[in-house]
Amino acid sequence: MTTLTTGKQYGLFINGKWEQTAEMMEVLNKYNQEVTAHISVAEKEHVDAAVQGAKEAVKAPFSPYARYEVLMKAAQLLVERCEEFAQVLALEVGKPIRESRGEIERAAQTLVISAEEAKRIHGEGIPVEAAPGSENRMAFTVRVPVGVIAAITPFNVPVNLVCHKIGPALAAGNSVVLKPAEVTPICALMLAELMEEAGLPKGRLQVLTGGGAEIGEWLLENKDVNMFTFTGSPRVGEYIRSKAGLRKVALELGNNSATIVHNDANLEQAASLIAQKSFNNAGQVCISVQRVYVQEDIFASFIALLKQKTEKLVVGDPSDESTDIGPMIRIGEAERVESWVNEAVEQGATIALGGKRNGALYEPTILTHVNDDMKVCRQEVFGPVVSVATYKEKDEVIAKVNDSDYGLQAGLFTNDLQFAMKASREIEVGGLIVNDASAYRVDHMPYGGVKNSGNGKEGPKYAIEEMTEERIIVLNL
Ligand SMILES: NC(=O)C1=CN([C@@H]2O[C@H](COP(=O)(O)OP(=O)(O)OC[C@H]3O[C@@H](n4cnc5c(N)ncnc54)[C@H](O)[C@@H]3O)[C@@H](O)[C@H]2O)C=CC1
Ligand SMILES: O=C(O)[C@H](O)CS(=O)(=O)O
Repeated sequence: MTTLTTGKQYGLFINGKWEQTAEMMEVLNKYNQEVTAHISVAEKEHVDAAVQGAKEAVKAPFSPYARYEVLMKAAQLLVERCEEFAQVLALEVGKPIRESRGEIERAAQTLVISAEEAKRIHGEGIPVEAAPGSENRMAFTVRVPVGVIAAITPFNVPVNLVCHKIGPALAAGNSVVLKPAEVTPICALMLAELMEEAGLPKGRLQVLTGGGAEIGEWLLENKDVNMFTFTGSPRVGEYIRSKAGLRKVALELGNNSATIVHNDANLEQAASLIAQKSFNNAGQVCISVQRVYVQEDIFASFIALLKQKTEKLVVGDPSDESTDIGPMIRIGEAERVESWVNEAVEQGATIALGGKRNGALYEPTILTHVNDDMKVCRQEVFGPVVSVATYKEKDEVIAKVNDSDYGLQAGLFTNDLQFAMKASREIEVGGLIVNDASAYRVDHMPYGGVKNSGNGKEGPKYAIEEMTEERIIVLNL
């Protein structure tokens, strides 16, 4: 098994072989900005070879039980190598080491759930004999793999979000051509090694690294790709949908997640969970709490608690056990966040806490006196900034939450069952989390958004539905 050591050069993983290219791309340590490894840059010929190999591989028998065994073995290997993977995540993402270990543990679970689902894929009996003239017929459906799936993944959760694509795709009997984010590709390459060791048949998983736009274009041009599953920015997601034609496309895109704190809520619990879930992975989580709406009579006490809890978060070196918040993915991203906060302040917002940048590190920041049209509220911050505003009435706050181009998940703290049920019906999201913040996810639940947050659901059972076709078999007896 490869470990990330400074200077290591990684190849592409095509048809079970590692292939280094002439052109290489640097991967940075996100905390000190030093070059830590190099990855190969795929050309069109590599993309076509990977797709061709994936197409051939999908024709070879690979029974549901064999898929189950490979995925279970891969999960076991991942658990055994948790520390090794976590150290790489801390380096290539800048994710604090304790959080990195959490991601690996969740990724292993995603593989286990996918393995289990491999044994449960089923169709249903269809009573065609109920139609006049079909009395002598019987029918049932089966779910068949779509074939070759191109999986394109983002930088922020580069092990678990890759497992959310390759786990269900392989469980359903497909082949996958994976294109991980160019800034965090090492863990995906390590996963390919691990899959190989777990016994995955050659060609079932191909990994291409290099420029997203180029590889994306070549994958889109290749008609042997049957489906695209993409997690990333709305801009790229929309582009893929516009170019994919009639092929299947599943999109997990951005969000500017809202969480409501009603005046009957447990404020201590709400402040603790919001402090934690606004700043995990430096806010680079697409269900990260970005907009908090607090009922006006509890605003002062809520802000005091939120500040108190957020002040305790340690910003610094992600490999340090005590660190809660590491660097953002690029210095330029931290500069963007800084400029959005400064602009909000010019427009009347107050910095209740934080607001300072040191290179790629941006302090956890709480803004008050915001309005819904500031960038920090209207757009996706994808950084460690939370904006807190007030409301009076339930209908008013539901309208504020819904006044967004996005709709992935939202949170609601309340002990009022009527309000919880009203919000469940009226808030336009893929998931409403009651008595927790928006950023709650376990890996077997359906996960995916509405509006500009995308379409299709992840969670292995639901992703398998996306990654298979329903075929009806009719028997004329
Ligand atoms: N809904 C969800 O589950 C999640 C959504 N996201 C969203 O992802 C974004 C941040 O991630 P990034 O990696 O910066 O997103 P991104 O959209 O820049 O990149 C995502 C992937 O797309 C590739 N790519 C770039 N241009 C492409 C093109 N023209 N064709 C095909 N592929 C292309 C990149 O190389 C990368 O692998 C945020 O908007 C965030 O909300 C992130 C994580 C989870
Ligand atoms: O959307 C994301 O950024 C992740 O899916 C959230 S999680 O899976 O890491 O909880």
